[in-house]
Amino acid sequence: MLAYGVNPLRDGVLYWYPDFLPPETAMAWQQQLTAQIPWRQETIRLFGRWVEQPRLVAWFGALAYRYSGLTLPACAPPDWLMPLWRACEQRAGQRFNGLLLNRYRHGQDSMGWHADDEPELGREPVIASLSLGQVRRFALKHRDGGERLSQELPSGSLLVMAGALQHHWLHALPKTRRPCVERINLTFRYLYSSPV
Ligand SMILES: O=C(O)CCC(=O)C(=O)O
Ligand SMILES: [Fe+2]
Repeated sequence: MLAYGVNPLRDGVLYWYPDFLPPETAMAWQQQLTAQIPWRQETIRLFGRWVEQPRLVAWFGALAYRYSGLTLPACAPPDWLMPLWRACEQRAGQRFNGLLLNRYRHGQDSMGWHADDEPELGREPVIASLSLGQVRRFALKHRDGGERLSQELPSGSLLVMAGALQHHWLHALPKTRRPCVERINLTFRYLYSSPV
C-alpha cells in the first residue's frame, strides 16, 4: 500500500498519484484509446513455443522498442494523444519519447514478472504508468527475494517508477479470477538511441 506522493523503497522509489485524472476524464480517455489505437495481438516465443501475449499492445515512439524478443516498430503518436502525454510528463517531471500501451481485456490478461531494464532505457529510468478502467493489482518484489509490495491501481491513477527500482525489483500485473472489465495501461518511457 503506497502513500500519496513519494514512497522511498530500499533500492528505488515510487511516486503515487491515485487521483491524477478525475474518473470521467479517465473514462473518456479509455473510450478514445479503445476505439482509436491500432491494437496488436503479438506472439512471443516462450520455452520454444509461439504463444499469444495475454494482452493487446501498441507502441508510439521515435525509436523501435525491443523487449521479450519482440520488436515494435517506431511510430509517431497521434496529435490527440499529446495533451495526455504532456500531462504525464509534467507530473513525472521528466520528458518521455516512448509510450507502450497495454490492453487487458479480462482477468486472464496479465503481465508476468519483469523489469523495464532494456539497455535503451539507460540507468535508473523514470517510467510513468497510467491506469484506465478496471482496477487491477500491481505487484512488486525485490530481486533478492526480500520485500514484496502490492498496490491496487484505480482508474486515473499514475504510478511513477524511479531511482534504482528497475535494477533491483521486478513487477507484474497478475491474472485474477474476479470478474473483470477492460483496463488500459500506458507506460511512458525515455529511450536513448544507443545503449548507455
Ligand atoms: O499494466 C501495468 O500496470 C504494468 C505494465 C508494465 O509493467 C509494462 O508495460 O512494462
Ligand atoms: Fe513494466
